[in-house]
Amino acid sequence: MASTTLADLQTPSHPNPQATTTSARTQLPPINIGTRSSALAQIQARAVEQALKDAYPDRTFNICPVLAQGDKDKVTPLHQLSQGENAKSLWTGELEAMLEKGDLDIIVHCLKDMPTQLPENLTLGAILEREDPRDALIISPRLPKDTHLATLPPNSTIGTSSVRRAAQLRRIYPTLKFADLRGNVGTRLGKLDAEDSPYSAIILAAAGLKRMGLDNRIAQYLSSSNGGMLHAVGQGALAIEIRKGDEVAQELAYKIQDERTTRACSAERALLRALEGGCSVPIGVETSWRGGRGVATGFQPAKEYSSKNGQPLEEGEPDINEQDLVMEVLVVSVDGKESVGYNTARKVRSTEEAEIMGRDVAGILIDRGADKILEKISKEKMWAAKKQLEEYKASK
Ligand SMILES: NCc1[nH]cc(CCC(=O)O)c1CC(=O)O
Repeated sequence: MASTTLADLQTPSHPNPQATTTSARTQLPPINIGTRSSALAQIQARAVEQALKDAYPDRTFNICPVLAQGDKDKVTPLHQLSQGENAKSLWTGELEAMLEKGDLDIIVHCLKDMPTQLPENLTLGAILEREDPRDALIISPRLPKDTHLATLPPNSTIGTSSVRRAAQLRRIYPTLKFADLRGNVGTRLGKLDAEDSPYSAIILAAAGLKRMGLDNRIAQYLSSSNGGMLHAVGQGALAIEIRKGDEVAQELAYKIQDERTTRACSAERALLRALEGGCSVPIGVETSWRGGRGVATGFQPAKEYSSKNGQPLEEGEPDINEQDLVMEVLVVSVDGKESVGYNTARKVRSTEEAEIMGRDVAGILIDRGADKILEKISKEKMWAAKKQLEEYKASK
């Protein structure tokens, strides 16, 4: 981790004319990179720092890990932590306050964890090349290594706190049971592996496991064609949040953004924004790029579809503007019994066109009855929240 101390900054530039790069470096103030403090978050922040260093060798960077409210308090019901007048997001609130004050210059987030509406004076500076966006099944060490969803013993308990993951799995594997599982990646794996663990398996994002070098634990990659599981909006992509109007930070961020991921995730987020009305929605998506000089469909390992700003296309790489953005969406009721899905593809020649595509898809899903599923879920959520709140008050 690189850090610039005050002493470095105060060192007078070297009289030796050959030391110009050093003196240029010390004259630019360091860029403070905010991140949550979990192991995964810090790995992600270091990857972004490295990309920025490669793009701007004359700049220095500081990584500033910050403990988020959601990381501190693991007891209070989640919905209650985010309650209140100016409810700041559980995972991003502290970091955003520091960014607004100027204590940070950029924040590295998992795009998946970012609300679709950001604070007024902050903005998404860039979305970076997507890692594998799929969910992954991790099996208990007590079960045979080749166990997958279809061969789990009936009535097995899956650890996940995600309504999206549970609802989609109930739809196809109605005998599975689900139990809450919170904590960062290491904690969740620890709870699965514990001697007295209630879980037969858990679901985690493949991206996080891959970044931590834990993908050897993955028993099955889940997708629409494998287990009928579509991932969360923005899953697998990192994002950089900056202050609106901060031209230095915007330039830094733009330099490392990935255009395909940006357009695909912008479509996904516009879809979610149009459907959510303030509460989280159990919606699964899959997006990919198709056509334009014969590129495969489906998830493409990042290298095969990378195209960074300002860099020429690699040989054989299709022009993004000649490709179709393919989008598959599924909204499922909590019990898995009702669902509305839609698949489509179109050319999107800008982020704005991608957002229009996302909103159009939301409209079609609503026409097909997704609104009824979502209304029911938001009612059930309110009842559950009320019940939890009463229990919480009674326990005090
Ligand atoms: N909800 C927490 C979270 N936010 C992002 C990731 C994974 C990494 C990513 O999607 O980029 C995870 C862990 C998980 O869902 O397993």
